[in-house]
Amino acid sequence: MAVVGLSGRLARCYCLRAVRSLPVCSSLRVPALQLHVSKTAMGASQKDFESAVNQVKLLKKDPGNEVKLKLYALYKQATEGPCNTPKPGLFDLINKAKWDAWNALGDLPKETARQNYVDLVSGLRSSSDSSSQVKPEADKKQAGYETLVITSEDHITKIMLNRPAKKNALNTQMYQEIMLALEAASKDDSTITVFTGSGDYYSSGNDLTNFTDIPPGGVEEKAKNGAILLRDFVDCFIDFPKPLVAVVNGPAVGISVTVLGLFDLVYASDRATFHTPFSHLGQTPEGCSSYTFPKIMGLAKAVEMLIFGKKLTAGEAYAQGLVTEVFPDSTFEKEVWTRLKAYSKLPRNAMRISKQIIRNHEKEKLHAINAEESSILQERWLSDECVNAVMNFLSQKAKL
Ligand SMILES: CCCCCCCCCC/C=C/CC(=O)SCCNC(=O)CCNC(=O)[C@H](O)C(C)(C)COP(=O)(O)OP(=O)(O)OC[C@H]1O[C@@H](n2cnc3c(N)ncnc32)[C@H](O)[C@@H]1OP(=O)(O)O
Repeated sequence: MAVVGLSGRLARCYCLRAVRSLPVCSSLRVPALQLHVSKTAMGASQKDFESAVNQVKLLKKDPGNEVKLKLYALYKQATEGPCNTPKPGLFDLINKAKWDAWNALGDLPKETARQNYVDLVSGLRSSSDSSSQVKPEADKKQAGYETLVITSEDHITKIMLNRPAKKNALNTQMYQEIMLALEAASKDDSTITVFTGSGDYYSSGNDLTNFTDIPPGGVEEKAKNGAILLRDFVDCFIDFPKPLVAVVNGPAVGISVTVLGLFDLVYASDRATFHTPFSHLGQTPEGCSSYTFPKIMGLAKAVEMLIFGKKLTAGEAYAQGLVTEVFPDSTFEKEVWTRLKAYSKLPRNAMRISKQIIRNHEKEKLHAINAEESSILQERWLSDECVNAVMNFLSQKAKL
């Protein structure tokens, strides 16, 4: 690969467009955990649990004795298992209340107790945060994001890509914000998480101006950082613990299509299209699509999309298993949200654990595939083929 000879031209191309304690009453205080066990297949990890134990100490509002007893009981069950101490005497009121609460959990498995503890703390945190912020009830939009609009309602966290004037192309800020949003959604009290786009597009994929703005380390450093960003971004989808839904409101291109293979439901308007023009751009598949697409639609159809860049209609994507269901555009939003609101009322833990059972077998493999795809792209981005394609788009000579 003629990296050295290319550098000057790459730099020119890439610069074509400048971018841009529980105040728990002491008798109920929960001791700090010393254990360090790795993530289990079921429910919250030990790390999530330890973090929840710490968060309890930081609650701004006293949650009341009933909740404190629940926390105590779940903590004991999660760390020691079923109640194993003699029942305190009748007049030892506090210790008897604690014992009763623990004993009432019976044979509840440790993992479930740990998960319930984490969920309870997460609920306490959000209600304590929202009451201390005194936000108007109608204002459900989360602050702090510039490229996304995030709302939480009806146990659904909705992440809306919000650069409609750029067809929701993913610039580096949007990649970063999506990672933060997924991290937050994985811990909030929603049952499902939904992605959608604002305006007429779902997303036009990677923002090609990401190829501009070369750092002092040159294009090689740019490509290296791009590969790290891509790998981290896709890893967040591989690891996302709750049901993840795509509401594909319009055309989808590139990486916004490939990661759909990592979603649990894909609902599409009949106006949506699915396009992965990697060869046209001198690039190669990402988002684990080199593995998920052949698995979902069979090798022949995956090759048509990923190598030859065949654009699928929503109906074709449905026939090939990439899309769960297609809705007429005129009733799309209404039908989809009615469906999702009903799903969001299903028990949170059951859905989360089912997802883990379904997806866990492949996680390690997907991480390895993601790493490989990202490292191949790191080289591709320095190739003549890719540079010319990006240059053509940026100089407005070519569109898809
Ligand atoms: C060294 C590299 C480091 C990079 C780090 C990246 C890390 C992750 C990379 C992951 C890789 C992913 C691969 C992909 O996603 S491949 C797909 C890339 N997408 C495209 O090629 C789409 C390009 N866009 C188009 O062809 C057309 O815009 C369109 C989507 C067909 C729509 O055409 P239409 O005529 O309807 O609309 P406009 O072209 O007028 O668009 C309106 C404005 O939006 C801007 N736009 C649209 N899409 C993109 C895009 N992907 N990147 C940048 N800008 C985009 C378009 O330029 C218009 O802007 P303007 O109004 O200012 O002119």
